[in-house]
Amino acid sequence: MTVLALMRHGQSEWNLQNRFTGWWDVQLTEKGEAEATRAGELLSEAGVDFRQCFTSVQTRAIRTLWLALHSMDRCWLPVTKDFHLNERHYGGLTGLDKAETAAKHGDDQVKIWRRSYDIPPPELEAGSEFDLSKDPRYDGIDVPATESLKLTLERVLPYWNGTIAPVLTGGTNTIISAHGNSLRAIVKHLFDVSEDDIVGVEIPTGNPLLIELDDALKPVSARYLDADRAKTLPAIK
Ligand SMILES: O=C(O)[C@H](O)COP(=O)(O)O
Repeated sequence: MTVLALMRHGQSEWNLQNRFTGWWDVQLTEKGEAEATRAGELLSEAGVDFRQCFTSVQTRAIRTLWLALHSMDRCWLPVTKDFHLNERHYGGLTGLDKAETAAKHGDDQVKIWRRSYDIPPPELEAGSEFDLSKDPRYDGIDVPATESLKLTLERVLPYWNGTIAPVLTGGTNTIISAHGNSLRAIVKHLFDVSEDDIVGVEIPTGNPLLIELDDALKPVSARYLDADRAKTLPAIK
């Protein structure tokens, strides 16, 4: 049995301000830092011998991992950073206030943009202040103009299959520090969640989801380590 911990970053500045973030790089709040430190304590208490970590190239996920590893006294663990684990790109919604956007376009439309499987938000306009195509961390990478969850999964899955799955299959207990929607994509794949049911799956900040995987990388158990802040998990098939 191999153990995988999926950890969404702690609260970010734009989570607090209720703004669409996506690929935009924002910092953790003090509360987010505390969540990350607590996540590390919970991972330690779980008593799992973690040996490998993966994260995105976004500061909030990287720092969450650093803070968690620090409180686990495991700063020495290898960490691989890759843009395939980035948050889904929120396109033209990036930077907008979620409540103001709902007031303007209606709750139903915003829910479709946020949670539908295959309807992406409007594209980010060329020359937008949130255009990241010149950011050095994305040298040689085709930065998307928007992403649905489906497109996010199509980005994450080759990385999962090519890089993460072989590590897990080799029996290495692994932590992935990433984002609400890149983790929803992984959960959809691992738990074989339908396109309809993934709409209702939410991932809380800074609350590690501990999953035991069999040799075929099918979940045999799953639980949030902070039970008081747990969200409903998809059924194990
Ligand atoms: O990118 C964002 O705004 C958040 O990380 C996730 O937002 P959501 O819950 O609106 O998809």
